[in-house]
Amino acid sequence: MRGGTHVAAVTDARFDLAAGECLALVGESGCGKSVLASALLGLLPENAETAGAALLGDGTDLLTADERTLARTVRGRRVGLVPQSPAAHLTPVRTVRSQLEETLRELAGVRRPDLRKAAAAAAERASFPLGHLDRYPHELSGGLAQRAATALALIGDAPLLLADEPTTGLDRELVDRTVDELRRHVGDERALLLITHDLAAAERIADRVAVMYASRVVEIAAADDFFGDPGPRHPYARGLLNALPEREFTPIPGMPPELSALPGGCAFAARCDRADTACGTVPALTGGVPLSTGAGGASTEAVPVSAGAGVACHHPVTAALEAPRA
Ligand SMILES: Nc1ncnc2c1ncn2[C@@H]1O[C@H](COP(=O)(O)OP(=O)(O)OP(=O)(O)O)[C@@H](O)[C@H]1O
Ligand code: NI
Repeated sequence: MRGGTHVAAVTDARFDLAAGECLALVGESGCGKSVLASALLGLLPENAETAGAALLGDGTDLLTADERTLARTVRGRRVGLVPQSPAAHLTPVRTVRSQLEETLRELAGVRRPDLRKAAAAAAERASFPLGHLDRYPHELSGGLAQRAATALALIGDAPLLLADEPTTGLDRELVDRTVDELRRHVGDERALLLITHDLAAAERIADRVAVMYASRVVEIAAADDFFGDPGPRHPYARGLLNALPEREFTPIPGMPPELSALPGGCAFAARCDRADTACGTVPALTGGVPLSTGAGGASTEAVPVSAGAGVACHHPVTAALEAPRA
């Protein structure tokens, strides 16, 4: 797209997300996570091309809905966005209270006499301290700005909450608190898609993990399997985990490819010690178990998809072959 080049930023992403579930989408910088999130919000730039479908529970396709539908019925109401940089997302010249009230008017139809009370309730839902409601965004700490942004995201009671790197720049303790709070809002009626490069945050709150590499989802797994035993099956996902200081602290050799110049075949092959000639073709995501169709979530394909778990690799790691990690 940029400068006339064509970038395939997201390819073959297939997943379901059911109400009550938290799916963490992880992967290195530039692998396409935010482009996927923008697609789900209908916020891709105008020259972007999409194929496939991203279906909400009622059949609304986020990829083909027109801007009017997206603005009136989707953003905020069906998909709530917890932004990457709350400070930048909040309006700098207005207090938190006034921003909450405006959103309550717009999304929840709250009338003027009830606004003050409703704004306080909205703030409390995201643990935003009422004593700070009359502050401007620049007067808030990073953590409080995040809570203000979360309070705004929750107002529409959207069945899908989408959080793109909600913990960037926060210290560990604040990361934990922030994701715990997000998790608190997942329930019978709501699902959470947490986009992050922070594996510890994913481990903390996710039910399932989807790993993206060079524009493709290369593995989807139950979080317990992924972070525990048997561990990830894709060599890249395994490498990501093993690079963590609290694990082996061994980085994956080499660099991810530029998305504008992807190699043919498996994009990870050049960095992979399991690669052979079979890896000259792109491996499909296989090994999935059928998932029931989610009520409030989003799926990125129109066809029935079995992507509850799976791996896109010609030589996935199998628990029987490898010694389990300590
Ligand atoms: N509007 C655009 N025009 C051209 N290329 C783009 C555009 N938006 C994103 N890209 C490219 O798409 C790729 C994926 O970007 P994306 O922002 O989705 O990565 P990400 O996984 O969210 O990374 P990060 O962890 O840094 O947020 C990048 O190579 C980026 O340069
Ligand atoms: Ni991003």
